[in-house]
Formats: sequence, C-alpha cells, structure tokens
Amino acid sequence: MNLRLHNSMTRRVEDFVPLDPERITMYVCGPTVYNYIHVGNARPAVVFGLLARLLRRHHKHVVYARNITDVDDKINAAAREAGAPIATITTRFAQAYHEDLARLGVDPPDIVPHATAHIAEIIAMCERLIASGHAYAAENHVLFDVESYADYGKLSGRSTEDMIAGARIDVAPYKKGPGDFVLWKPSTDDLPGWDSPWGRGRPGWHIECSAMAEAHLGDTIDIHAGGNDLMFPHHENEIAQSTCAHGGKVFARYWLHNGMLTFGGRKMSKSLGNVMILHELLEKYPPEVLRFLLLRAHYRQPLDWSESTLAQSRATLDGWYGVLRDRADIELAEDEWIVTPDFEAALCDDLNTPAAFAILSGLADEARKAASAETRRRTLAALLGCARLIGLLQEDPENWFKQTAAGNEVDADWVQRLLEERVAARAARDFSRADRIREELAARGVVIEDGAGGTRWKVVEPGQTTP
Ligand SMILES: Nc1ncnc2c1ncn2[C@@H]1O[C@H](COP(=O)(O)OP(=O)(O)OP(=O)(O)O)[C@@H](O)[C@H]1O
Ligand SMILES: [Zn+2]
Repeated sequence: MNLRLHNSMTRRVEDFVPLDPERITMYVCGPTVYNYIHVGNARPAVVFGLLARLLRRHHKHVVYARNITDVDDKINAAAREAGAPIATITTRFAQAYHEDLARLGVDPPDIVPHATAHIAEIIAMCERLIASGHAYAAENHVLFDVESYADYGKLSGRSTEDMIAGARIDVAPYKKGPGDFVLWKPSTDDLPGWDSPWGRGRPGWHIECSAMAEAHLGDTIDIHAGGNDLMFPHHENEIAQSTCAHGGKVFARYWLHNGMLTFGGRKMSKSLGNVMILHELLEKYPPEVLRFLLLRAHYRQPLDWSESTLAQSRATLDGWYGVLRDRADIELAEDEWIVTPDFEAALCDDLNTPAAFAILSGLADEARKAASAETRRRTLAALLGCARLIGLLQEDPENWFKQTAAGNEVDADWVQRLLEERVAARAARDFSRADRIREELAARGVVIEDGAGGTRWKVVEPGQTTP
C-alpha cells in the first residue's frame, strides 16, 4: 500500500514514509470539554480515526493520541453557570464525547491524554523555553517570544505583519511583542491553579498539546492533525513551542487539516450558535447516516450540513442495505469479506472517501444485478469488506429498516413544541432560528404550511421539502 497524504506544511500530497516503522505516531487535537460537541467537532475524529484504522492495516505499531482539553476559561464559565465543580463538568462531557463518537463508529485512540494530568510536563517545557531564550516571565505570566523563532507563520503562510494585525488590539503591557502568546497565566483563588515558579496559575491552551505530544509520542511525531480552523494560531504556536523546546528538531512531519462543516454557509461553531449537537442527532438518526454524511465529501473540502445532504446519505445507505436484505440468503462468514484493491487505493490516496463511496455504490449495483451465484457472493463479500473498513453497513439489514421506519414516527408533542418555539422566534424577529426549526422538522419529514388559520403540518418522507 502506498499511502499518500496532503501535508499542509508543504501544501503538497506526499508519500507517507514513517520516521520509525516500528512506531508510527499520530496526534489529533481533541475538544475542550464544557458541553456536548456539535457534529462539526466530530469530523476530525471520524476522518482521522479512519486514517488510524488504515495505518493499522499495514503497520503493527501505530500510536494514536487524541487529547482532552480539561482546563480552559470556557470550562470555568460553564461550571459557574451550572453551579457545579469544574471536574464534574469535564468528566461528564469527556465521557459523553467518547460515548457519542463510539456510536458513530469511531475507534478509541490508544492514548487520551488530559491536560490537567500533564501540568508538571507543561511547567518543565515553559522552563526549558525560558532557559533557551524563547520565552520570558512577566507579571506571573510566561510568554513565548515570537521574534525568537524565525519560522513562525510557515504553516499558515502568514507574514509577521498579518499575525500582529490579527493579535488583539490592546496588547497586554507585559508583552515584549504584540504577537507573543501565553504559555502560563496566573489564577485567582476561585479558579483552577497549580503552583509554579511564576506563582499559582494555569497553562495556556497551545502549550498543553506540545507537552502532551512530547510526553506520549516523543520530540518528533509523524502525523499531527486537526481542523483547519486550528492552523493559526493553535498549530503555529504548537510548532514554535515544540521546535524551540527540542533544539530545532522537526515537531510534526505531516500536518493534516480537515475542512469545516458548515451550516447555512458558515462554519458550524458554538460562538455563531449555528450548531447541531451530535448527542441529540444520535437520538434522531441512525449513526451510520451521520457517519456517511461526515465522510461523503473529501476531508479537506468544506461540507455543508443540510436536510438534503442528510436525506441523500440516508437514501444511499437504504439502497445498500436493500441489497444486503435482498441477498440475505447468501451466507458469508466475516472472514470471507474482502477489501478490494481499488477501494483501498482510493482511501490511500489522501483519504479519497468520495471515490471510495463510488466504488461501494458500484459494488452494490453489481451485487443487485449479478446473474450468477458466484458473482453475487463475490460482490457481496467485497461490499461488506469495504464497507466495514469505512465503518458502514455494520447493522443487520432488517434492523436498519426498522430503525429508519421508527425514525419516521413523528411525535406530535415534539412538533407542537417546535411550532410554538417558531412562533416565538418569529415574533422576536429571529428568522434564522425560525428557519432552523423549519429545517429540523423537515429533516424528520414534517412539512409545515403557514396559512390564515395558523401553521399546519404533515408528515412526508424525511428530507422531502414539498408536501
Ligand atoms: N465546523 C467544524 N467543522 C469541522 N471541524 C471543526 C468544526 N468546528 C471545530 N472543529 C474541530 O473540532 C475539534 C475540537 O475543537 P474545539 O473543542 O476546540 O471546538 P471549537 O473550535 O471550540 O468549536 P467552536 O468553533 O464551535 O467553538 C478541533 O479539531 C476543531 O478544529
Ligand atoms: Zn492542539
């Protein structure tokens, strides 16, 4: 297998050659755990989880770490709001994150490091950066001196001027340079904090990943991945910290970035409020529909969340499951399932999932039309084997159709509640919320019509917008 990956650092698709074939290392930036994740946050976990699965097919020793950020101002705010201890919030949502991803068919990584379990390593890295002249302490903070690292900005292709212009307008007085970023900051008594040479404080976000990657994977790692929203400043800062802490050694050899899941044309993001919560979606849709949707576009492309992409994903899966149901008389043990070379080649070509899906559709067609028993067996074995690799068609076909049918039984109270919310949203002139409610209903096959006497609704096929 010749695995080729797009490296954001060189902006090229390159052959993947591990530094040490006996130990292939991969680090993916995980979530900050203060709430349930939105379905966009699941995209990197699904995509890079698939990459880990692909790597493991050919290499015995893959070490995959995906971290949990469990110290952050957003967590503090969430805990305050809930009136709960911070650890209660982080434990609860880290757990929910793992459970929701497991339902999406994401294999657990080998290592799930938590930032708060690496404070000693973080402090040690800060000390090394200070000692080597790349960081300085000021007013109980430790800051990274961006001027001290000539390659700063190389990954994102930004000039120093751009990055400074992007830095906050009112620059803290203790910063030497406006682009300098925080490695350590002071904590007040009511906030989480740890003793350090700079007083009681807590780490900045970027240094956490550098310290956890070093602790578990070493100075130089093979693959570092995350969403492309993290390229600047997060990944740029990770590179600066780790490279300088390791005497100039390359930090990550291949940088992979997934494109954003968008909703209504904009990045799905908590700060914009246009989010669909994965935990809630999993109650409404078969998990494979969501997994299919997240993999249907190439991972580097943007991908739009909409009721029609959901409906198409479901329809395609219905088609494939239909073949399995119609061919239920053919008995195939799991060890007879095969992954075809073209399917594997598509995935090895920088995770070309659209091409892989086209192959699955072709196999489903062949299995449906196959005249001879021999061809039916062969195509079905290939369909099942390839689909298993990508994490689909794992359900019993009969169950699948029961699930889809059950998903279409609409709860009238739920519809009524949403319609009332929509009336309130429209009265408050929050038309985007009103539109989202309409979409949410349509995704479950509920079509609404506004008339003189109020709003009427009826159930059609999920995702079909016209009554
Ligand atoms: N809309 C999106 N599409 C794809 N990946 C995303 C999206 N939003 C965030 N991610 C990725 O999800 C992972 C977890 O990120 P994190 O918990 O920091 O979320 P976040 O960036 O705070 O989310 P938000 O921007 O919604 O506040 C990161 O790898 C990030 O790049
Ligand atoms: Zn990170």
